[in-house]
Amino acid sequence: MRFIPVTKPYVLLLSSGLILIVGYWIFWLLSEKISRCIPVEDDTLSTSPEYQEFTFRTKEWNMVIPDMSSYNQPRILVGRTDVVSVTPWLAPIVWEGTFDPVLIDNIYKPMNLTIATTVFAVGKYVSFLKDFLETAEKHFMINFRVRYYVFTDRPNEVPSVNLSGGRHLTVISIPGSNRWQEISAQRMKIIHNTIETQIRKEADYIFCLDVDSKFHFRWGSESLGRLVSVIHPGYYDTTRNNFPYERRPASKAFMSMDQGDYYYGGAVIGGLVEDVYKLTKECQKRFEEDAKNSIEAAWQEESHLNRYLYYNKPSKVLSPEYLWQDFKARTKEVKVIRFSGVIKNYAAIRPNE
Ligand SMILES: CC(=O)N[C@H]1[C@@H](OP(=O)(O)OP(=O)(O)OC[C@H]2O[C@@H](n3ccc(=O)[nH]c3=O)[C@H](O)[C@@H]2O)O[C@H](CO)[C@H](O)[C@@H]1O
Ligand SMILES: [Mn+2]
Repeated sequence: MRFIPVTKPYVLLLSSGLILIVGYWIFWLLSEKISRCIPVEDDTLSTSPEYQEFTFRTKEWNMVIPDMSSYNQPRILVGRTDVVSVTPWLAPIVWEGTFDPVLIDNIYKPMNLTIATTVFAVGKYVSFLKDFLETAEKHFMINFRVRYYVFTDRPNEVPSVNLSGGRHLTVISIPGSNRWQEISAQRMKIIHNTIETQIRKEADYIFCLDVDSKFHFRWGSESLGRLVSVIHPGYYDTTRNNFPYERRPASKAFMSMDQGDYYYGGAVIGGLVEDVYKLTKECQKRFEEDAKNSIEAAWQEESHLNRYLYYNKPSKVLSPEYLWQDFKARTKEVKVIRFSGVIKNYAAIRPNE
């Protein structure tokens, strides 16, 4: 019985040591299980476009601190009240007076971005290139790196336009066609292929624009966003049942009378290169499915674009300031016209009309 007082502390020490080891082992097992769950959530998050844009921005922001020295105080109760400047899914609708151009440039400038701009000039449409490029040099993404991609069947007729520093132009030969509908529609496929082979490596954002147009006023970094579309100037005051969507259920661009947010113009598609890649891929796929069934949507790729944007909401919407038409008188809500389609003689310019 004498040894009991000696062995008791020894047993106590041993058992508490054992409890500690078992406890640590259980803790280790649990934390392993928890940490194994995290990458699954991470994966889902990192593939979401919003997350990509966010990390893309913050990564760039960390590199250079933007200049915030002086700009007007943002107001809560003072601003434009004559137009709606946010969609019901909380994407900005960009109108003059809703953004500070100096501030927004100061935010985007340090990111050192390159903006790709695709433009098609097939057949006689090559004659629009000079004005398009010359006015872009005055108003489009000034002080940003811009890479124009001109697609044409007449490379020798591409005008030589003086480009400012940091701006670059590539001419890409494509075949002509004797149907304007086909020329317009095939843009989706060609843009998609060129993003894959080239643009993806050369630019951050992309705008795909109609060539029969001119810039008249600033079109800058306020237009940048993950997925950007423009409200068509002919339909911004119209109810959705009057939008010229494709209405035949047999078409893959079908929209019923009670569907639709806005009517978007096919003359402007923009966003992060990868988001426009997805858009062009999907629209092209659905356009081809229609072709197999001998259907061409009412407004070709524009109809498919409108359907796509109904199911994949744009993260930024440009007001009709960014797509006007020269034959249309300016309305009071349009304070500036930034980009406008020129008046054209359809019979003289299109191969079939
Ligand atoms: C202002 C606007 O939203 N315009 C759209 C509208 O008509 P538009 O009358 O604006 O179509 P359009 O004749 O300008 O054709 C669209 C574009 O295709 C190219 N092109 C066309 C014909 C040709 O012979 N050569 C050539 O290069 C050119 O870049 C032109 O800007 O509906 C079209 C439907 O297909 C497109 O969605 C246009 O973007
Ligand atoms: Mn056009």
